[in-house]
Amino acid sequence: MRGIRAAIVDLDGTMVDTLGDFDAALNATLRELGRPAVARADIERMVGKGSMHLIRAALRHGGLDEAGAQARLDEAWASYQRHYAVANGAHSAVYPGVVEGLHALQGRGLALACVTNKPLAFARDLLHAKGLAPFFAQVFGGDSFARSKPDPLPLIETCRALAVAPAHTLMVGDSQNDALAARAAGCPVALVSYGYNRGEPVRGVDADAYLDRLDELPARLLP
Ligand SMILES: O=C(O)COP(=O)(O)O
Ligand SMILES: [Mg+2]
Repeated sequence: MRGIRAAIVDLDGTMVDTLGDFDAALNATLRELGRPAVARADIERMVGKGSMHLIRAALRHGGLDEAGAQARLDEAWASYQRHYAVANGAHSAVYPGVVEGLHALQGRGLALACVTNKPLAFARDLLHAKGLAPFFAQVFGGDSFARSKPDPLPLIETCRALAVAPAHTLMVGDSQNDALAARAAGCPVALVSYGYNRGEPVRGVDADAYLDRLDELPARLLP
């Protein structure tokens, strides 16, 4: 990968293993609504397209049809917001190699942004709680723009905010959502192998590089 001057880094499944937070908040919500719990392996397949998608998928998984899930959605969303604010960062951990990788990218002079489908307020709180906030010049969430990943809009707007063209801005993510958004925005893309990607192997997704740790990245970037 040549001429990279900035990187956009995904949050859930790329920098922080947040499955424990999702598990705690989602199942507390379902309990409150009197709906069946969802196993962690199933949550892993549902994460990646934002909180609203996760809640709807969990209600459907518990046996509600589309209309039934829709009818409980406002109540579920309010409950989930409350529970997630408590769970956020409490059951999650930064993946090995992330801090080292971000340090190295920063040392090479790359501008860094975090773009996640997580609501912005939760993303900011999590980055602060895990000591990752100082790395990022910009942070955008699933509610920052009119559309979220896999739509290219968040990446295009982030490149604009960083004042670096998409062709020189590397997207680093863990899922097909990140790769599709990057391809459509014209950003090169590297995917980590340890994240969520709907429970499927990430090497089946079209990307420019696959990484087992974020600190492998600097060596893969050519001047
Ligand atoms: O909240 C989600 O759905 C996942 O967010 P991500 O974009 O950081 O992977
Ligand atoms: Mg992710």
